[in-house]
Amino acid sequence: MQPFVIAPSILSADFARLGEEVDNVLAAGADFVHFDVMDNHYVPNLTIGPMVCAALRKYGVTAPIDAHLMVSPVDRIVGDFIEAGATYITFHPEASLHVDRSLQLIREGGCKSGLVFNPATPLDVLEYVMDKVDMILLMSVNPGFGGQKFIPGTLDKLRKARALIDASGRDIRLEIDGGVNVNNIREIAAAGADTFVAGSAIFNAPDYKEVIEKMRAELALARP
Ligand SMILES: O=C(CO)[C@H](O)[C@H](O)COP(=O)(O)O
Ligand SMILES: [Fe+2]
Repeated sequence: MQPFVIAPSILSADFARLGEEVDNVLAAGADFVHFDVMDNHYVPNLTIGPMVCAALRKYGVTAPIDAHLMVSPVDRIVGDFIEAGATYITFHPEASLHVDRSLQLIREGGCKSGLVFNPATPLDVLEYVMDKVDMILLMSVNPGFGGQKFIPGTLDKLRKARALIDASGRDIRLEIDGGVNVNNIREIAAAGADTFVAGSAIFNAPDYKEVIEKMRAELALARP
């Protein structure tokens, strides 16, 4: 299993001070920057795009940027995120007409690729593209908004995804996104996740370092 990674979702950051917020959360011990891209079409909300990703790189952010695309269509924006300096580019299979091609585009651009599964979306498609994904992201809320409650049924789905990854013998990250906090992160890790997105739990806290340290302490208990 891969080392644990904490990926704060900047969806809950103060957008007016985004560079500073990203600096602060990385200084507080975060590993990745989770970058939620919403198009008011695939999901009922509108956020940030490749220009903001490029601006963060220009500002000096060197940490991996984990671009979670909640957009449809997918392919036409993938190239822009490659250019903008994204590290991971993940998308929802139902948002792409040609899932295999979208995954190829991401890897051909030198980025790591991933598929995102909504709470009620089955994992079936993975059977055909396991060799083309670097990350599997399970949504533990319905996509579109931060600050929602973790859907408990996701724990079983995590166990299924973990079994698929282990059986494949491949180096694939298993990421969880939605409603992750200090109180549930240990259970989520025990179910097989190794990469944890947390937006409101980190950015709504007065001390980012304290929350991230508490999360790491819980993770250490999940995998002693
Ligand atoms: O993809 C997302 C929503 O679609 C966000 O990454 C997610 O909701 C994180 O926010 P929180 O930790 O507050 O649930
Ligand atoms: Fe996300």
